[in-house]
Amino acid sequence: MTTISVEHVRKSFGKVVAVDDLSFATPPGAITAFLGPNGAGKTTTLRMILGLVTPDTGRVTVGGRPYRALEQPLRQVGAVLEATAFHPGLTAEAHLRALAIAAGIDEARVGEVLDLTGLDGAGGRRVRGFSLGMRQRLALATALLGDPGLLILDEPANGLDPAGMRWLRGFLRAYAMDGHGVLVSTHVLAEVEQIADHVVIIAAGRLRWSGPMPEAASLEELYLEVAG
Ligand SMILES: Nc1ncnc2c1ncn2[C@@H]1O[C@H](COP(=O)(O)OP(=O)(O)OP(=O)(O)O)[C@@H](O)[C@H]1O
Repeated sequence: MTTISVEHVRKSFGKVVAVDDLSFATPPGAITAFLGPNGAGKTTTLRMILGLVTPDTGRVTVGGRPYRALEQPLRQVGAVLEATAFHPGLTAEAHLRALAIAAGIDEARVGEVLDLTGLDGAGGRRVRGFSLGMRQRLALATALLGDPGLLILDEPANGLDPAGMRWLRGFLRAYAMDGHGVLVSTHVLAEVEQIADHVVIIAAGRLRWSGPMPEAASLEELYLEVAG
C-alpha cells in the first residue's frame, strides 16, 4: 500500500492553528501535488505524515499505519524535506553508504541510487562542493535508498536547472507508473500542471480542494479561486 491518509487532523503551536480538521488521501500509483499559500500548513502536514510532529487530534497513516509504527520506514517512505543537511566533508557515496549500513540496506543500492539520480559521476566528490541542484539530487538519492513505495518531496524543483526539472518530471512519472505513490509540495503551479495526476489544496490549515488534476480550467485559476 502506497497511500497516505490524513483524517480530521488538527495541530496548533501555542495560539497558532497550523492545521485545522484536515482530511485527504493520496491515490496509489499517482503523483499528488500538495499546494497552498505560505503558512498554509503544508510542511506541518508533511512532518506529521513522517512522524516528526504529533497531531493534537486526528490520525495520519501511511499504508494504513502511523509512520512511527512502520517496521521498515525507509523501505516504505522516502522523504526529501526542505534544507536537508549533509555532512560537507563526506563524499556523496560515503554519505549514502553510511545511511545504507545504518538502515540494513545492501550497499550495492548506493551505486543504483547515484545512477538513478544522475549523480553517478559525482559519487566520489565531497558534498561541500555540490551545487544546490546536486544537493537536491543527493537528497532524492537518499530518499530512494530503501526503494520505498512512497516518496514525499518538499519543493523538489528548487535549485534544479531546466534540464534538471525535465529529468525530475520524467523520473517521478516513471516512478508513479511503477505503482509508487508520490506527494509533492510546491509553489510552482506550471510544474505541477505538467506532472501531477491529483491535487490537494489547503489554506489556513484547512482543505480547500482535492481531486484529479483539472483538465479544462487552468490550475492557477482554480488555485487562486479556492486558496488565493
Ligand atoms: N514549530 C513551530 N512553532 C510555531 N509555529 C509554527 C511551527 N511550525 C509551523 N508553525 C506555524 O504554523 C503555520 C503553518 O506553517 P507551515 O510551515 O506548515 O506552512 P507551509 O504551508 O509549509 O508554508 P510555506 O509555503 O511558507 O513553507 C504558520 O503560521 C507557521 O508559522
